Amino acid sequence: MRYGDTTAVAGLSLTVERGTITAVLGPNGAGKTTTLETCEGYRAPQQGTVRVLGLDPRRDRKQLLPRIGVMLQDGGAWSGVRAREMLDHVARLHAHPLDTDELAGRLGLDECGRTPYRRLSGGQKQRLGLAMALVGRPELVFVDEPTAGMDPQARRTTWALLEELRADGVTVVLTTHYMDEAERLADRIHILDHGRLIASGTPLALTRGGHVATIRLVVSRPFPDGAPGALGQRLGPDTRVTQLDELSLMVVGPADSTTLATVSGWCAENDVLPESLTLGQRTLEDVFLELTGRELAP
Ligand SMILES: Nc1ncnc2c1ncn2[C@@H]1O[C@H](COP(=O)(O)OP(=O)(O)OP(=O)(O)O)[C@@H](O)[C@H]1O
Repeated sequence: MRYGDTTAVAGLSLTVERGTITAVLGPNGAGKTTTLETCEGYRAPQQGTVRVLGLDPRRDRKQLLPRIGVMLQDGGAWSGVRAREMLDHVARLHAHPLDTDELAGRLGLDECGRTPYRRLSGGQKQRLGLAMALVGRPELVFVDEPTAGMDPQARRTTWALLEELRADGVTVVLTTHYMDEAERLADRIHILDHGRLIASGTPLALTRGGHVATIRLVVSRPFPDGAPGALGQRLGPDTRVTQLDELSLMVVGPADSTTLATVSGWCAENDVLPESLTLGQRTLEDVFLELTGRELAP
């Protein structure tokens, strides 16, 4: 997918299994929204093929639309409409809608049912957008950054709702740049960066990485020059050392006591005073850092 000279998504190949939650994870501008909008039929790819529920999202739009739910990043409601009016309007467009009283209550929309769309808070707009996506009992829902701008309580409600949908056999595809959201919800995660797929897998497979562990070393005064390189040489070729800032570095390597002992021995020999030395499983953040050399968090 290109916008003029900008290539937003290139060479992306992924399949989503029915009845699962799939997260498309990536930093701002990675191409997540473009990917979703292409699957929803709002954008035509210059190259490649997209099939959703076996249909072509553009050519077969009429058949596809009643079967999918779409939660857009910018809401998709007009500014003067009241929240409940909008939800009831969308419900009437479907053959077998959910009970809107129940859905609005579940998503905490009762308190703002009479509020015009433009006056809703960011979190309320998100919740209304989600309700609009779900009201038609879709087989597949696309949700773009579902919990952006929500408070912790609303986030948990949204997660529970998405998990219930999966339990009912609905397929959920969501974009997010929150790693905890992807890790908590998704059966499968696809990590995008600069429009390319850089990793795919279950949360466990992505973070476990075989017998690989992460050691984080935080020190109380800046490392000596060339410290990461010297430590990397001591640890050998199976281990990668990345300096995170002047007071911390990350070692990714075999999850054994030798690696930990080598790091602490190297500190003693080089007069480096550890403030903390922790061994842990990799997080998705670590995975992204290893793959790109950058932090995922915006
Ligand atoms: N309509 C457009 N015209 C031109 N460039 C665009 C357009 N929409 C997106 N882009 C560019 O395409 C790239 C991918 O954007 P996209 O919105 O798909 O990313 P994203 O991962 O969803 O980002 P975010 O998390 O910020 O929503 C970016 O470089 C963006 O600037």
